[in-house]
Amino acid sequence: MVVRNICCIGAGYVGGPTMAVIAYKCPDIKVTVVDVNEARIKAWNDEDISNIPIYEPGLEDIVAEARDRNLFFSTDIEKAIDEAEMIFISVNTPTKTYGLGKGKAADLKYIELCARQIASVAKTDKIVVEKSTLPVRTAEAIKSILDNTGNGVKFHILSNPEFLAEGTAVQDLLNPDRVLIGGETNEDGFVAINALVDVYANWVGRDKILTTNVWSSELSKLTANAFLAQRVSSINAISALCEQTGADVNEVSKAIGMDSRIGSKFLKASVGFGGSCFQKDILNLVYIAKSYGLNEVADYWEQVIKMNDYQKRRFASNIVKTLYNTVSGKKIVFLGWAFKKDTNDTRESAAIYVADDLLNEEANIAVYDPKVEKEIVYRDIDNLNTRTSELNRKHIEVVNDPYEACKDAYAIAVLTEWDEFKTYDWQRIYDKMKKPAFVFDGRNIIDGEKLREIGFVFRRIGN
Ligand SMILES: NC(=O)C1=CN([C@@H]2O[C@H](COP(=O)(O)OP(=O)(O)OC[C@H]3O[C@@H](n4cnc5c(N)ncnc54)[C@H](O)[C@@H]3O)[C@@H](O)[C@H]2O)C=CC1
Ligand SMILES: O=C(O)[C@H]1O[C@H](OP(=O)(O)OP(=O)(O)OC[C@H]2O[C@@H](n3ccc(=O)[nH]c3=O)[C@H](O)[C@@H]2O)[C@H](O)[C@@H](O)[C@@H]1O
Repeated sequence: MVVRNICCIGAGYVGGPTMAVIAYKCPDIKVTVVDVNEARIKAWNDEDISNIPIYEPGLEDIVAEARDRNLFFSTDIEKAIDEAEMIFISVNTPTKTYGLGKGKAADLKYIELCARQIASVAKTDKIVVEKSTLPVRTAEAIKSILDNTGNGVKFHILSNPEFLAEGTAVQDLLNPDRVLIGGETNEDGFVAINALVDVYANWVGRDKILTTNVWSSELSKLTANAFLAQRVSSINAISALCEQTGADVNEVSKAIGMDSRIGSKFLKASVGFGGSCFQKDILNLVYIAKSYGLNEVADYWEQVIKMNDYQKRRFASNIVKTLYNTVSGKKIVFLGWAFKKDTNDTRESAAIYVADDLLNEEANIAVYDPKVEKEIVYRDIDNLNTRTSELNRKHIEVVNDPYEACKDAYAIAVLTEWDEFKTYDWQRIYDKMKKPAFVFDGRNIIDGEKLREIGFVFRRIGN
């Protein structure tokens, strides 16, 4: 079967870039990305390409080339479903905030809505592809909804989890380590799997396209994120020990990373991992393990989250302790709010939690991030519901000029590893600050020796 028309439900961080690359690489396939969020679709269609809603290096060029050629963004979900042979579901699957599994299980209400909408609209056979990250065995639920509420047409469910990382999404999509496709192990299943394999084979080597059964594919996605996050928590645990013993976590990372069995990637100690997925997916894994009575398995993975929470709290409390046990009324500058560099995404960013702890200590915070808008900072901190929105606005200012931000500040905390922070005129910053002037590098990117020579009191993770 040759696919000529694809629809993707969900025009977010995954749906947008993923479909843009498919359209870019497969000019013969019409790709329509739909979303209920009108503002988001409007932004994807903005004539000024720099206004597309997601910042990712290289994405503007890809969208500019494919948009209105074979890539379309629309709010007409029914039409797109009706016309497509293959439908990707790429909607959000956040942690449940209510009811059974609250705080752990994935909330699948958006997935269910999509399945019901596909079932009600479809008049021809469809291949439905799970692109969202889902608990293992979700395909079963989707199939049940489709088969029981549909118009008698055939649905084939595939699992095709996405492994892109934000900030490098375009490169990850153009040159993936692997593409994973899970499907039913019967003749119809193989036809559906091959249809999707052929789409990716337009630019990905077939040796990198891995096909498995649906459950392995679903579980591999949660497992990959759990393993990646576990590495960060492992090195962050060691960073705390380094700070007590005179060992340097950068040296330890390098030393262990050169062991080819361990490998050097994902061993950067930090203020803690953020992003919309690591925590959500591990909590989901923990919930699934518990639901099968595998309590030891659940406890093992839960520790990754606990260590991450500890690392964020530890960073904030180190600031307070170093500033003579009080930050009340003191201005502290946050360099960075995004959860990592090269993205405007702030979901679960460590900066939010560090800010919350410091606000509890009555600090005043000035935030500078090159890509994050003011209202997003306030939304993030308000969402914690720790204090009123008025109080948050009173104690946090969001600024456009990092040098201005540092005027009369007692301390600077580096929360995101934006490259530009390394190139600042630190002497100029020092001259504007209260003395002693403190820098807390939560990302280990600043040249500490240079800063100490200028006169800063410099602290970093794991040293
Ligand atoms: N953000 C990332 O880097 C990665 C995310 N994932 C997974 O991909 C999925 C999507 O994540 P993001 O793109 O980050 O989420 P997102 O929140 O940026 O985008 C999801 C979009 O789906 C739309 N939506 C929700 N329900 C809808 C419905 N019934 N009909 C039409 N549109 C609907 C929302 O309006 C939103 O624009 C999640 O399961 C996530 O775990 C997987 C790999 C990477
Ligand atoms: O499912 C997802 O959403 C995605 O989650 C992660 O991607 P992402 O969260 O975008 O970014 P990462 O590069 O993994 O970084 C996650 C967090 O860990 C932190 N990190 C990463 C690496 C490291 O060595 N140290 C460290 O603190 C980052 O700063 C960031 O806060 C995975 O890397 C992707 O493969 C996956 O598709």
